[in-house]
Amino acid sequence: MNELRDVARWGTPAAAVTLSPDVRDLLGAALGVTGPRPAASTVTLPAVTLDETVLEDLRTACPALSTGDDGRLAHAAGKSTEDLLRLRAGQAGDAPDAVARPATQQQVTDLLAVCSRHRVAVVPFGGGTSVVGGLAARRDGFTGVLAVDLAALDRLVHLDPVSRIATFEAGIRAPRAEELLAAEGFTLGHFPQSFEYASLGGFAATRSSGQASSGYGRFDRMVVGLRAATPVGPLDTGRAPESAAGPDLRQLLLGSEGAFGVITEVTVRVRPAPRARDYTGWSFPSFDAGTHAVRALAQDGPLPTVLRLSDETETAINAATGGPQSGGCLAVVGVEGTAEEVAARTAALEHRLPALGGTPLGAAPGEAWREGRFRAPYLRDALLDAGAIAETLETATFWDRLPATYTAVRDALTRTLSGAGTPPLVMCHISHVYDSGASLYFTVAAAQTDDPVAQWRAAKAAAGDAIAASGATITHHHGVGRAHLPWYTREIGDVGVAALRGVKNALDPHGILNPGILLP
Ligand SMILES: Cc1cc2nc3c(=O)[nH]c(=O)nc-3n(C[C@H](O)[C@H](O)[C@H](O)COP(=O)(O)OP(=O)(O)OC[C@H]3O[C@@H](n4cnc5c(N)ncnc54)[C@H](O)[C@@H]3O)c2cc1C
Repeated sequence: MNELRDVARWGTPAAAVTLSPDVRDLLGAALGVTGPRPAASTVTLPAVTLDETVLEDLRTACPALSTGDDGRLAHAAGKSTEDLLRLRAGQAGDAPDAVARPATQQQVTDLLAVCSRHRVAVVPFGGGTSVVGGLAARRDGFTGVLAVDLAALDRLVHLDPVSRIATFEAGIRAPRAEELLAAEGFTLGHFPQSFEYASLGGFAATRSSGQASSGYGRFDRMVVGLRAATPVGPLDTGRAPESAAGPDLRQLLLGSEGAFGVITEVTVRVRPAPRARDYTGWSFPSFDAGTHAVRALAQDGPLPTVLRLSDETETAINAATGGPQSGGCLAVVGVEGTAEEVAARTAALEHRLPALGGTPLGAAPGEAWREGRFRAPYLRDALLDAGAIAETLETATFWDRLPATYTAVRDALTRTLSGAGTPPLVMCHISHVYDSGASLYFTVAAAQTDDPVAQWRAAKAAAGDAIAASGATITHHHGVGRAHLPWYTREIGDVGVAALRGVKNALDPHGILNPGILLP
């Protein structure tokens, strides 16, 4: 029996937030939330299925091996709302049988050899922040499941200030990587909302995109080289920034979600740490008008480092819970760099944005967003505690389809959750923009039914269908995991699945790596 307190939430209990009276009132008035639902306080883990011979072989490969309940529970799930709800209900059926914490890349290789020999499924575990069921490997056909937690592979291997590239071991958490780079005057500039816990290997394995993607790019564009351990040997990719030497094999590992190999090293390009910043808020009369403006910046510039546009509902909820009072739609525009760069780009934005329909709101909304930018997952815990469902989903599409996708997903979520007797609040923002399109990031809140997991699954499936029908991608940055698999396989088609299957068979002939994730 295990304490659930720590695993079924984000961060440590000490960092938990309490809901303000404004938010509590809103939950009751807008969503009909009536109060907390009972949560289990303990969970019983499934029995370990690996026998002593296998465990002994695993221990020889990697002495830091544990079958203890606490370790297994801590690796039983990621951090999607569904994961948290199931853990809160005392369900940890996906817990691995054992957890290995390799201290060297050789130990990872040795573990894969043992697992291939004994048919043990392997789940590479970075920061454990997956929101798509990426850590819940299929068990059937395997003697058991081993989580390979890469946290001890956390060194900065090499920093090349001339080329501005840095090689890290893949298990390093993002804050530690930034700390090591800051000491040398550099930054990676990758700040997803999961920044506090996620690892660089996880970012690469899921093609993550951070909040400052307009300025620094998405993570897969930062990667210049990757090293992975596969069951058939090491795969080293990236010996120059760009190359015409055949297809780019880095792309086989980026987004591979642990199904093709365990990424053990990541080489990324780094930038000089910004010395100045300017974050401001802007108001647009409508989401349409704001979308037109952010498209204009993405296509013709000037592009800030951070660019986010909330729709009317997100803006209103933000205002109702203490955010800036701006009718219409709030945009956050952040610029970072040297003092001269910031001054020049800010001046250019101040010139362009009013011409695009924007009204300046000053620094307060921009700074408030910056200070609170990692707070949402703590708030989600408090909402779950209070009896609400709160979850996010995302997609991306071309500019011309964006309005239709936006409407279709909102409608699907609203229809499904209202049909379950729990009319939701559906909010959306644009926070990753490109020349040709952008992502849409939806946040959904509703009262929990008696079966909140089934309730959310139905809503998420309806949203997935709407995304697919509108021609958008099932995920812009969360990845595929188990949760998006049916839509992903339809998105890439039979030939795409066969191509990935061919890669899988070549790199992982026994199929031990993350079975059921990325590929059916
Ligand atoms: C509150 C919250 C906010 C989030 N915000 C963002 C966001 O802003 N942007 C964004 O992109 N994502 C976001 N995510 C999703 C998640 O944080 C990212 O997918 C992240 O990249 C996962 O990193 P991780 O180290 O936690 O990986 P894990 O969750 O440990 O693993 C994710 C997947 O990658 C595999 N994997 C992990 N490490 C390796 C490795 N070294 N080699 C091979 N496979 C590996 C795992 O097996 C799993 O399938 C958010 C998640 C949460 C919970």
